[in-house]
Amino acid sequence: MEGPYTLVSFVLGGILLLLAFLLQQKKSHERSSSSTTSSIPRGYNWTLPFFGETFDFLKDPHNFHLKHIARFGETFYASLFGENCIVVTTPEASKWVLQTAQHYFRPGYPRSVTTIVDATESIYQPQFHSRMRKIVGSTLYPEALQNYVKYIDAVARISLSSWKFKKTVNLYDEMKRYTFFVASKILCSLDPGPELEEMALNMEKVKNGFLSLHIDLPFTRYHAALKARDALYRSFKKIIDCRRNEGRRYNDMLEALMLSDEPGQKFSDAQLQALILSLMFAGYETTSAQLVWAMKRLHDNPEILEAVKAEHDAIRKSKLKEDSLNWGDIKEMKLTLRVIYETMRTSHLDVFIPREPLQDLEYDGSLFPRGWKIHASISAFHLDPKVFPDPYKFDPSRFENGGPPPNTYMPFGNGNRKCLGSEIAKTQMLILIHHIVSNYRWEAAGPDQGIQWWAVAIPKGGYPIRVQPR
Ligand code: HEM
Repeated sequence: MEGPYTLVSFVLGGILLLLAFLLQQKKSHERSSSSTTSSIPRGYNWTLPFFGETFDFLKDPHNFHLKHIARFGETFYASLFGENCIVVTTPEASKWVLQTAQHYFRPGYPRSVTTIVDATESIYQPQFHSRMRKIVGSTLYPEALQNYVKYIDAVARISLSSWKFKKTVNLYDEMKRYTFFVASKILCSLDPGPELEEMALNMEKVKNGFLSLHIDLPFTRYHAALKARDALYRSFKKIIDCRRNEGRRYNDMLEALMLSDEPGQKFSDAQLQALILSLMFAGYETTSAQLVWAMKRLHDNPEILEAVKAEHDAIRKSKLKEDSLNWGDIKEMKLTLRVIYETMRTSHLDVFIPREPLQDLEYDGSLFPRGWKIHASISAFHLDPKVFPDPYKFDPSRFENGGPPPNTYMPFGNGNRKCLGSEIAKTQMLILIHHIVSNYRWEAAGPDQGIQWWAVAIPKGGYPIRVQPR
């Protein structure tokens, strides 16, 4: 007799808990809005407990934004990743959040990201952040980049060399290997090999955990990400310890971070590990996804592809096959750079940039309560016809003559946290595109199946292509 009663009490208890949660969710919404003349932007008041609208969002974030804009306006409320979020979708509001009022915000990455990276509490502190920016920026400014061109050229050649023997490749997988190898070299002077392959696998698991719900159970992506993070941190610790003991010079980003130790301001090992992971991730996933989109856009726009090929053929004309590219060649790739800019506008990649207000803030009649998440959805205005006419048309000429008006195009963010790797990302993309268009023809190996959204947006299935030497 005990079984059914236990079940009934369990179900009833669950329903009561659910009602209490929903009531509390609605109340917290009302409470925050009543204390000031501005109010919480409109959105659905009643959503699933904990999960909120996360599943709907992850299915298609761009469409999620479009539907909410149509129903609630350009600034709206959404319950995502177990948190209360306000989404802003215009260039003006995004600029206000990311730049004008930047000192009233801290990064607002979902809890899954902050708990996986760990040590984020310390790396969020303004003092720590500006030191990190100064040091990392000093290794990535354009003059410093010139030294990396030869290396990136070599990695691009190695990465593409196996294509001669393959009929089909999965472009996303190939691009991830390429960008991971480049990031690992620039950060920690690591060369391709079994250890790096293992790290790449763990990085993939970490990435998969980033946009998951933070439920630490053996079968969840979040749990797998934590384990992979631990393995990566063990590898980083080995590298750090080794460097402390051997006293050799490396001239890379990790060295700059370790040598910058000022008295009383030394980065702890935990902070260094968190920084390496964040920097590796920042430079790897984003760039590889953009490269996949660039190759798809070129394939789908044959006239532009022909013009791009001509640009690269002209560069190769004065070179032997084995000659590496140099900085002067990179500067000649003007059309290809516009293709990259237009790819970044249309690729939906940065679905949102997250922030958290440090105090209650008001913007244009909207209340941004302290501790909530504010998402600046840059892909929403990159694809808004009011900002970019005929927004779904792939048209690199938008970037001629100075390009779009200021603060309407922000693929690398804006304000005091703007991407530090924008120049190296563009250089990596230009070099890889150079070697592909100079040496290969390609076509999609299957029908276009739309977009796959997980951490970043890519063509579904990772864009498998059939390749042929040119
Ligand atoms: C196409 C490729 C890339 C895109 C679209 C991209 C985009 C972005 C965006 C939107 C931000 C701002 C995040 C925020 O405001 O919270 C950012 C920050 C950052 N990115 Fe990139 N990124 C790319 C490649 C890279 C590369 C190759 C690196 C190299 C290490 C890098 C390093 C960083 C760093 C260090 C930050 C943090 C800056 C800070 O917190 O002050 N990124 N990136």
